[in-house]
Amino acid sequence: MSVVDLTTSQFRNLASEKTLFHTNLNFLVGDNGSGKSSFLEALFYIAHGKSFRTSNVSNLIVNGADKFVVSVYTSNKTRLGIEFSLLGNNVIKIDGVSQNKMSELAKNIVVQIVTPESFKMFFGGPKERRKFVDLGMFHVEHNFSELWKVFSKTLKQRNACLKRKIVDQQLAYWTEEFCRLSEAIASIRKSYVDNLKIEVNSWLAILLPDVTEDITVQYQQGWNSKKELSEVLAQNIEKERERGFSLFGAQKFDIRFLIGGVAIENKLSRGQQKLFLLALTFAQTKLIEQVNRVKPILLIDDIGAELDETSRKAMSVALTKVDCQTFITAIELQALHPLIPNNNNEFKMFHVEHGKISIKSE
Ligand SMILES: Nc1ncnc2c1ncn2[C@@H]1O[C@H](COP(=O)(O)OP(=O)(O)OP(=O)(O)O)[C@@H](O)[C@H]1O
Repeated sequence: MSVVDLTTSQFRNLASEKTLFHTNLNFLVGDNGSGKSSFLEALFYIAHGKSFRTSNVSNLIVNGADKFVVSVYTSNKTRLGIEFSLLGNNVIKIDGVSQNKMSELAKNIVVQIVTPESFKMFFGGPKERRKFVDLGMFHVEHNFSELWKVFSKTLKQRNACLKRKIVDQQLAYWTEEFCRLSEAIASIRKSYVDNLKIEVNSWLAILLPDVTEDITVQYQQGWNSKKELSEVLAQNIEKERERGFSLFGAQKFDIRFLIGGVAIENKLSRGQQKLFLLALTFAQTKLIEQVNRVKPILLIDDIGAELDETSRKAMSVALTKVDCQTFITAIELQALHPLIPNNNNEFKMFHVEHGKISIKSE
């Protein structure tokens, strides 16, 4: 699946014009502040209903206006659109028909992004890693989103009981449900991470061929894996009542990346970490593609940051193999060498200036 065209209105600094994209490879080159990331932001927004940079979506509305619109036409001959207004709601449309849920749009378009800030995945708390895995889970394990919805409600109920600080039948009921759902989620997450682990190694062979030490993805399910969750909760009930929320369970999962047994962030250079992140993203793209009728679209912001020419060469091999629509931004053309194919039909090169996107002529 690819995006044939994108139209935005009152979205950050972007001009309200229709842009026609290449089905495979699109490069966007422009100075700082020209609007490259805003284009990626618009594509990300239509697939996720949120920004990859700000939790306050109102910031995406052009200064002085009260709403924005983003619309794409896909190679599956479907028009997808979102209008967001200052009133705080999304009006979601598929082929002009209003939809109640963002998840309806997400069935038609899958977008993954790598930015210079994606390093948070290694350095930061578990939030980014959880988001990454659950994006894959949503698209690969089709019963996951329903399970997750029921689990989230159960977690809320259990937390409300813990906040009341009373050990009663209600808490016992929600704890039993919570354990059952946590175990079910942990088990499908584990099998997803196992598959990710296998897939990522084939991408690492292309992107980090010189790293010979064993690289593993370690799955932490959210409680001691040698024990039943019910046992862990029984042992920690006083602590949980004191804190007023659930301290263990499927909501607390994490994944860690180790190289030769050492955390990746302590061993690999920043450039190598970026390549590792790309390997993970390509691996997830392939897993999503295997089960989903919608092929993921890849957004890669500021490719030049930290990647030397050899790394970019490895990346260009990986891009050919991943074979999905890709948008890559750079401040200078030079940073895209040697990613640009020799054949002009295999890509589109855009110049971005003051929010306007045009085909780069030279
Ligand atoms: N709500 C808004 N209304 C109008 N302009 C905005 C809004 N939000 C941000 N901008 C401006 O849009 C411009 C484009 O920002 P964007 O992040 O897309 O640039 P960029 O080309 O990716 O730059 P860089 O290479 O520095 O990352 C910036 O000058 C920014 O100040």
